[in-house]
Amino acid sequence: MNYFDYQAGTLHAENVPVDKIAEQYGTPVYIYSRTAVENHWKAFDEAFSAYPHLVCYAVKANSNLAVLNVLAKQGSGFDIVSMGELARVLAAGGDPAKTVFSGVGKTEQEIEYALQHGIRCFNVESIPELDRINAVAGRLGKKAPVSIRVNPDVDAQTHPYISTGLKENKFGIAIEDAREVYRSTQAMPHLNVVAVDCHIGSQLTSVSPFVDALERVLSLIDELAEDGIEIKHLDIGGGLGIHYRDETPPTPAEYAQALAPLLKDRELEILLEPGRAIAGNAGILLTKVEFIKPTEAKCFAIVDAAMNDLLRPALYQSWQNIQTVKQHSHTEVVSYDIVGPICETGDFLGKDRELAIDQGDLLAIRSAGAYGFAMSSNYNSRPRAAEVMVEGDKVHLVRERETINDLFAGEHVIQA
Ligand SMILES: Cc1ncc(COP(=O)(O)O)c(C=O)c1O
Ligand SMILES: N[C@@H](CCCC[NH3+])C(=O)O
Repeated sequence: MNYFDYQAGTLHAENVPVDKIAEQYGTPVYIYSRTAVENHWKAFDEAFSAYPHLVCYAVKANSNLAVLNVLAKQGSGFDIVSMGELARVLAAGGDPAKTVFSGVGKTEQEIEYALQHGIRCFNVESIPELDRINAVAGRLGKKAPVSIRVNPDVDAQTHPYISTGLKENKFGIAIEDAREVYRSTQAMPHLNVVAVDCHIGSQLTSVSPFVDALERVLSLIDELAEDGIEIKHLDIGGGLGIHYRDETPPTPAEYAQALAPLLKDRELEILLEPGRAIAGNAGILLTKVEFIKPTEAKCFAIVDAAMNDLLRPALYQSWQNIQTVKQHSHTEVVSYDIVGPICETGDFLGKDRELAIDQGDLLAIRSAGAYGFAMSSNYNSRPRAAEVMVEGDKVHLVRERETINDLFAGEHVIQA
C-alpha cells in the first residue's frame, strides 16, 4: 500500500494534501505516515508469529519521539546504539526490558546507564567490550545479559558503506573465533550469556545472504550447546531493503518464509532489528523550488532542502524518487539536477530528473523516512527541518523547526 499518493492531482500524505502542510509548517519538512509506520511494524510481527519473537525497531533509522511512541504502543522492542537513543526510547514510553544495545564503542557511562535501566541485552562486538561490561556490572552488583555479535563473513551485496558482515568490516567477532569467546565469556562472573546476534548490512534486496548468515550462526549455536552454553534468543538483525527505484526486495513475510526451514525446529526466541523497512517508505521530505538555473551544461532546480537535511544522495550516491506535488503542469518537462543551497558540489538530492517545474513549486523526495532526518546536520548553519506525522486527515507537528537561535545555543565567545 502507498501512504503517499495523488488525489485530484495533488500529492497527499494519507488524506492530507501536502501543500497544506507546507503552508502551515513551511519547508523543508519531513512528513511521516502513522499508518505506514504501524503497518510496516505489524508486517514483521505477523511474519514471525510462528515463533516466540520480538521486533526491535532500529532507532537509528528514525529516532523521532513520535515514531518511537507509535511503535512502543504496538508493543515494539528497540535496538539502540547509544545512551541518547536509550534516553529517547524511555522518553517515548518504550520498554527498556525490550531494548537491545548494539554498537562497537559503548562507553562505561553508557553501559552503566543501560544496566541501571534494565535493558534486555547487550549485543557485544569485541573482547575488550566484554571486559568492560563485566567490570561495570560487577561495580553495580549486577549481572549483565549479553549476546555476542558474530560476523559471519557473508557478502550482503549492498553498498560497501552499509555492508557490515564481512571480515574486513569493524563489526562483531569473527564467527570462527566466536566459540572460544563464548567459552571465556561463560567464565566472567558478572555476565550472563543469553544470545547470539548478527547483522550483515542494510538495504539487502535478496534473501540469500540472510539465509547464508543464519546457517552459519545456527551451526555456532549447535557448537555452543555441545559446550553446555544455552542460547535463549537469536537476534537476526535488521537489513531488509525497501523499494527506492527498481528494487523488489522481499516482503517481511517472504523473508520469514525463506528462514523458516532453518528456524522451525529450534526452541529459540527470534529477535529482529529492522529500521529502514519500517520507517523508509513511511516518510517523505517536502521541499520548495527557490530558483531554476539553466546553464550551458545543465539545468539546475535549486531547492530549500540540502545535503544537511538528506545526506543519502551525497554520501552514497543513492537514488530517491523526486515528484512534483502538483501532478499536472503547463511547464515543459526538462532534465534537472535537484540541488540544495550548500556550498558543496556534492550537495544534490537527485540528478537528471525529467520534471515539469517552476520556481515556487513543491517537490516531494520519497522514501525519506529512514536515515533522513536522523542523519541531518546544521552544516552551513542551516536550522534543521520540522517533522510532522499524519494520521488520516490529522496533522501533528512532532518536531519544531529549529530556530536561528538554536544554532548557537550553548556556544560561548571568550571574554576579553
Ligand atoms: C546492529 C544493527 N541493527 C539494525 C540495523 C538496522 O538496519 P536496517 O535499517 O537496514 O534495517 C543496523 C543498521 O544497519 C545495525 O547496525
Ligand atoms: N545510513 C545508511 C544505513 C546505515 C545502516 C546503519 N547500520 C543509509 O542511509 O542507507
